[in-house]
Amino acid sequence: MSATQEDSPSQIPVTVLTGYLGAGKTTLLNRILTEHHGQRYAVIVNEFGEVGIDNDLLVESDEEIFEMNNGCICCTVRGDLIRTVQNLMKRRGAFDAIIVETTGVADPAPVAQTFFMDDDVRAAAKLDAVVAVVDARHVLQRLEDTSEAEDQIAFADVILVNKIDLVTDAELAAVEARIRRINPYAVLHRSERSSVEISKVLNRGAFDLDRILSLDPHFLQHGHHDHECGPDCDRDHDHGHHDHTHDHECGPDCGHEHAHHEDRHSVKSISLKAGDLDPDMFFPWINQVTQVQGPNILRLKGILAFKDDPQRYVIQGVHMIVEGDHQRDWKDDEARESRLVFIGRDLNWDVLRDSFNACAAQ
Ligand SMILES: Nc1nc2c(ncn2[C@@H]2O[C@H](COP(=O)(O)OP(=O)(O)OP(=O)(O)O)[C@@H](O)[C@H]2O)c(=O)[nH]1
Repeated sequence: MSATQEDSPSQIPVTVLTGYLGAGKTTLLNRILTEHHGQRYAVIVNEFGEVGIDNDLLVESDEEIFEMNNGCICCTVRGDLIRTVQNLMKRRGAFDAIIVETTGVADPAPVAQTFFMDDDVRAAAKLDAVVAVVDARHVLQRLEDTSEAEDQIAFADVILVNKIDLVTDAELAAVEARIRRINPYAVLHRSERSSVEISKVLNRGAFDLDRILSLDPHFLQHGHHDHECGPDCDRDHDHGHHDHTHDHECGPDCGHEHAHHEDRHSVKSISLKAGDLDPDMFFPWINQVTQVQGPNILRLKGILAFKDDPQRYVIQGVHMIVEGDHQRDWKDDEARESRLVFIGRDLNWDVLRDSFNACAAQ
């Protein structure tokens, strides 16, 4: 069966925000949430990694944030996405638009497809645009070693070529030429710290179903992007990021495009937790870890409590580039807990965990 999206002025525009791990999606979202644009957004955030950190990295704002952390939005939590959108629809008038931030390893196609395939959602919401944030410094490397980065670019209507401060003009030209080869149709904007006029990314009316159908002729077929696999399905069902097996119901003719997910299976996340940390132990440790294991660290992020420090410290990194800063005071009703997530390949988890624990304040 196929379906098309009817145009109706009452449909709420939905922006799907995509982009590989650490590209600058949350930075963009924070801009949207802090800028005075007169619009009210409902934001749906899906993150990769067990310890919810992304929500803590979002600025405090009046907008409503819905976290979806029980799996990857493009695989296991599409039902949650439909339910969340349906619940939002019951409160129409409370907001003007919806933004869905996907995990850095999500395939945007099934997320976008949700807005066409579910009848209730389709009647109430309209996909406005798929916006991809691209890390100009690391994207060429990502295009070599993952399939997701390419899917995200191919699928986008608007592409933010971000982190231009970290590349030379020649490197930037090479990145843009590569993006253009993958997707000649998207509107490209350059940005530093995802700084772009909000009107260039939201309310674009840019989603082009015809173009998506030419990329993916089965886009509007039910189940095409669902992972209901059969006994012959040779897909590795360990998603890695949760270290558990998902409950897929596979059919004998499982013929889904598993290539979208190959990369994800080799990408794992580790979540570390501790109480107060000793900064004199932690900083040399994290410097050493990122210098030695940086090539394999796709992303790190953490909220840290340092001994005798009244403020929360946020640390973030992509490969060897790490930055950190105080965020705000710990609240009285908040447990002082340090949480750190690494997402990467071939990381020695036991060593990481033990050496992190050794940074605990005495
Ligand atoms: N130098 C530089 N750093 C940037 C820029 N944009 C974002 N960053 C930093 O890159 C890191 C990742 O940014 P985020 O906005 O959290 O990236 P993300 O895409 O939301 O990351 P995930 O949700 O983990 O996939 C943070 O430390 C940002 O401060 C930029 O233009 N230049």
